[in-house]
Amino acid sequence: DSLYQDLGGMTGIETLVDGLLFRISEDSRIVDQFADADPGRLHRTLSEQICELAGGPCVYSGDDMVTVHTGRNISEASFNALVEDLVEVMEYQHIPIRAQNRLLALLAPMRGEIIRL
Ligand code: HEM
Repeated sequence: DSLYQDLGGMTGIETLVDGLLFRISEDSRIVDQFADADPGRLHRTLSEQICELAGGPCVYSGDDMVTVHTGRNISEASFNALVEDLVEVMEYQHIPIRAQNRLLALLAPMRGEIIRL
C-alpha cells in the first residue's frame, strides 16, 4: 500500500515528471514562467521530491520551496494550471485514481510555499 509503489517506483515517477515537464512546455498559461528554469535539474529534483513524499527511498536535494518560488509572483491560477497538467498526465499514464488523489493531497499543502511570493 505504498504510494511509491502505486506510482510505479522511480521509473514510474520519472516517466510522470517527463510527462509533466513536456505538458508544461506546451501550456501557454504557464510556460513563460519557466523560461529561466534548468530542465535537467528540475526533472531530477521534482522526481526526488515526489519519490520522497510518496515514501520512496529518495532524499530531496533541491532548494526549499519558498526560496525557489520567491520573486516569481506565481498566481493561484498558475498553480491550478500546473496541477491540472499533472492530473492530465496521471490520467494519460493510467495512474490509479487513488494514487492520483494521494499524490495531490501531498502536494496541496505546498500551495502556500509557492504562490504570491
Ligand atoms: C505543486 C506545485 C509545485 C511543486 C511541487 C513545485 C516544485 C518545485 C521543485 C521541486 C523545484 C526545483 C527546486 C530546485 O531544483 O532546487 C521547483 C522549481 C521551480 N518552480 Fe515549482 N513547484 C510547483 C509549482 C510551481 C508553479 C505553479 C510554477 C510556475 C507557474 C513553478 C515554477 C517553478 C520554477 C520556474 C522553478 C525553477 C527554479 C530554478 O530553476 O531556479 N512551480 N518547483
